[in-house]
Amino acid sequence: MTNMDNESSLELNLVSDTYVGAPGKATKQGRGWREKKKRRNQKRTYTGAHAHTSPSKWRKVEADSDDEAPPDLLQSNQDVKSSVKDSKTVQTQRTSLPSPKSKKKEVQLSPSKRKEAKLSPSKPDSITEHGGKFPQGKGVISSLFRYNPEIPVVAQETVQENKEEVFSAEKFGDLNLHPFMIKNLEENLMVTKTTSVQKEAIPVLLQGKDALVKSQTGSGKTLAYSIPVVHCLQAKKQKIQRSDGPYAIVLVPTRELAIQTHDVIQKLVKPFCWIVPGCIIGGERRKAEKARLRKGINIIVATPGRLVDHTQNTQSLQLGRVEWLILDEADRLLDMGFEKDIRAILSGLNDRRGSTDRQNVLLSATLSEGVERLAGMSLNNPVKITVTKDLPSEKQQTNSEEDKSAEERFVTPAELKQHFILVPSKLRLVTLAAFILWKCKFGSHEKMLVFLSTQDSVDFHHHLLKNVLNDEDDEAEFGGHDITFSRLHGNMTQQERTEVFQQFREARSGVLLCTDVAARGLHLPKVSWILQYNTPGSATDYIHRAGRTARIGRQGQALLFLLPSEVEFVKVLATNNISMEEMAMDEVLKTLFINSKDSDKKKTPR
Ligand SMILES: Nc1ncnc2c1ncn2[C@@H]1O[C@H](COP(=O)(O)OP(=O)(O)OP(=O)(O)O)[C@@H](O)[C@H]1O
Repeated sequence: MTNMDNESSLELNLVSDTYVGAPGKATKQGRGWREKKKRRNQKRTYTGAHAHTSPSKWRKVEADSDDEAPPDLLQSNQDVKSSVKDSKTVQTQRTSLPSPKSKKKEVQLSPSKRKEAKLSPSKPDSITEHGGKFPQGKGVISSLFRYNPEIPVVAQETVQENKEEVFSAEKFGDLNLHPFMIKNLEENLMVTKTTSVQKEAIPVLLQGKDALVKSQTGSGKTLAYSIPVVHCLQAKKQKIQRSDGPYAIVLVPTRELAIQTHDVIQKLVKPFCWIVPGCIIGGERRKAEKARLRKGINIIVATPGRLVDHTQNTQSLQLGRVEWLILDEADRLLDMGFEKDIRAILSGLNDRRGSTDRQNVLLSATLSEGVERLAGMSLNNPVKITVTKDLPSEKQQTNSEEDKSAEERFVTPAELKQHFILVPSKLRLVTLAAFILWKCKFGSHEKMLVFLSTQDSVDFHHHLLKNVLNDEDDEAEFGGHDITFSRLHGNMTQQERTEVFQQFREARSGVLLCTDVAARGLHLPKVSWILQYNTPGSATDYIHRAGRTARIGRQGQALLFLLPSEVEFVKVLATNNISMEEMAMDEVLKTLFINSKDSDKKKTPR
């Protein structure tokens, strides 16, 4: 199911990814459907719509699909393409009437058929609003727009949101750090003012205490622990040697986060070039990692599984000097089943040095029950650090039970605008396509992350959207520019993953389709939209996904796709203090009726 190299596999993926339950239905309906489809294709040929715009590759998909896929699926696949095209055709009518050629297209959407389409039960004329005149006549309406379930009206509740101030008034210069550290922060990392969590955490860690740190996504937690680590290591009376091996271990749940964290630490040690950081992650060649460990790494940034592997099989890795253990994205480390590996690392460290002779830090934007357990296992009398706005400051560093509620609160960045959209399953794909066209092709060229539930789904949507939305013929006719689509999931080679991650990090625009492998910790600058095409498993997952935008005080927006049957999830989020506005599906679909060459942006919903 992961092989997406040819078009027939595209069909195959459609079958299993989109409508898992369909095959049975297909067998029953099989022949009747083929007949119907034949008639439908004939109709389309008469209208001339596809003859005008369908590229040959799409026709091939249609042809393949006749033999392979169940009816609903084929229709869905075909309809995405045809609805995008039909809608563009509508635009052509507006701009080129009354040429004979366009007259042929005019029969695409007759008013009577449009009524049937029920694109919006409340606004039956919404197509006309954007499509211009539609002369009377025969027409074919994509069945996508017919017989969809009513979209429930969602009563908007008032939600008491928790907010954290991102920045504090304090500067790094006020924190008693080495002058070279401050200069480096200002000149190379371009940071002067501390964030609230940095202001709280850095002094605590410089005092040698353990800490449990919770603060919102994109609030600078990486520097909050890595500055004290580097500061303490550079301050050692006896200058540390590379050959000493690790003094600090940072454990993170994903390889991309390890690479990103390693990059930050590498910048931090620039003035202290005798301190050597290194990245140990799965997917890299073990031999090369062994060689680097043999040479010596003072700050190891690692994923737990691979580090355990080296502790057992790489003799040169000695843990006797480890003074720091950092568990970043602690709850995710547990979710991903790393508890056993973390226990193994902890017991390895305790055997060599005892548990009190080491500073331990646990960090996350959300803390779960499991994290409490992990904290009990790894932290000694920790200071709990939260920076939620409405807490009195004296309560922000405490070990008391009262503070528990503060730790458990969900906080989203103040600059994050959150939306949900209710879309029936038949219209999900076309709505996604319309949204991407709107934001990335015809509107401003935004940078967007789309979260999907499985690796196969990422592959499928990547293949489909890349081909359908970047059609050269369409671009010549309707304008717009190529959208760069990339994909990221755990079943890609490490080399591919790293390349995609680095490229997307640098990119100014584009769409990254990904699984939750990109949900935690990653800082991808300039991302302005986060789409969640499938409901996240929990409010926690929602927060981390949405937190890939609106970072460090910047603006960002998140959109959650929900089926009408999933509308209760809005309430679940509301009970977790997450407030969202509804975005109307019609508003997104209208994008398909706007021709970029008109640059009629006023009509594009904002
Ligand atoms: N004091 C600061 N001033 C300006 N930018 C900062 C500051 N501290 C960190 N940053 C930048 O903010 C971005 C986000 O930081 P970071 O990735 O550490 O956030 P985080 O809190 O770990 O987020 P998440 O919970 O999603 O992992 C980084 O690009 C970092 O360089």
